[in-house]
Formats: sequence, C-alpha cells, structure tokens
Amino acid sequence: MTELHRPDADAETTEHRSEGQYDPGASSLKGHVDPAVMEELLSIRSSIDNFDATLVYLLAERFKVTQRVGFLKAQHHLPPADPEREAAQIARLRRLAEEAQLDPAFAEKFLNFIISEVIRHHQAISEDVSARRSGDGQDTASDA
Ligand SMILES: C=C(O[C@@H]1C=C(C(=O)O)C=C[C@H]1O)C(=O)O
Repeated sequence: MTELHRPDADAETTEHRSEGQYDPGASSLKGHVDPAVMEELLSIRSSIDNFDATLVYLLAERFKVTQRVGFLKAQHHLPPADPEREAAQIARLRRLAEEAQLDPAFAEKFLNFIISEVIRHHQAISEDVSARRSGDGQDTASDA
C-alpha cells in the first residue's frame, strides 16, 4: 500500500520520531511521577487526544463552509467581513458558554480568533477572484 502520509518513513526510528508520528505517551514527567499516577494521567490524556482530534475535524469542516461563503461574497462583490453577523454570533456564543460553564470571555476570544482568520481567507479569495476578472477583461460589478 502506498504511504500517502509518511513521505519520510525510511528515516524514522522508534528513538527518533518525526513530527508525523504521534506518541501518546510523550511526557516531560516520565521518571518523575509515581507509575500509577502516570497511568491515570495517560488514561485521561487519551480523552484529551480524542477531543483535540474532534476539534481539528470540526474546524476543518467550518473552514470548508466559510470558504464557500468567501467565494459567494467575492462573486457578488460583497465585503469579506459582516460585523453585525459577528456581533450576533458572539452574543449567542457567550450565552451558550455561560450555560455550558465555559468562560464566556474565552468563548468570545476563540470565536474572534477563528473569524479573523476566515476574514483573511475571504480577503485572499476576493483578491484572487478580482485578479482573474481583470485577467479576463471582466472587471465589472455587473453580477453584484
Ligand atoms: C462566514 C462569514 O464571513 C465572516 C466570517 C464569519 C464567521 O467565521 O462566522 C462571520 C461573519 C463574517 O465576518 C459570513 O459572512 O457568514
């Protein structure tokens, strides 16, 4: 079978892992903690690993759909950011965070962080679409 995700597999050894190979037991605490405590810690960490993986998949899906919004906006000459929508999202997420006993300030900061990255992507898409239009000699707002 072709190893699509391990281009440098030959160079890897157990002692010298590449960044691509995850070691769930990696810890700076090894040798400094009671083995039973370490075992419990690793068991809890396996759930953290599952949560982190889920977050990555969720974020990837979110960015896929926001990319569609970016293309739609660029095609129709709409601005990348929508501050009123953002304010409504933030107010809602703060409420949800409170219900879930998550720090609302953290929820707001996290959403703002993601949204600012989305807006950066939308700006790039918009510039790309504009450049293609100028290249085609179609830089008009007729489809707005
Ligand atoms: C995705 C959009 O574009 C921007 C990004 C948002 C987001 O990531 O949720 C929300 C509003 C916009 O500033 C949108 O307008 O829906």
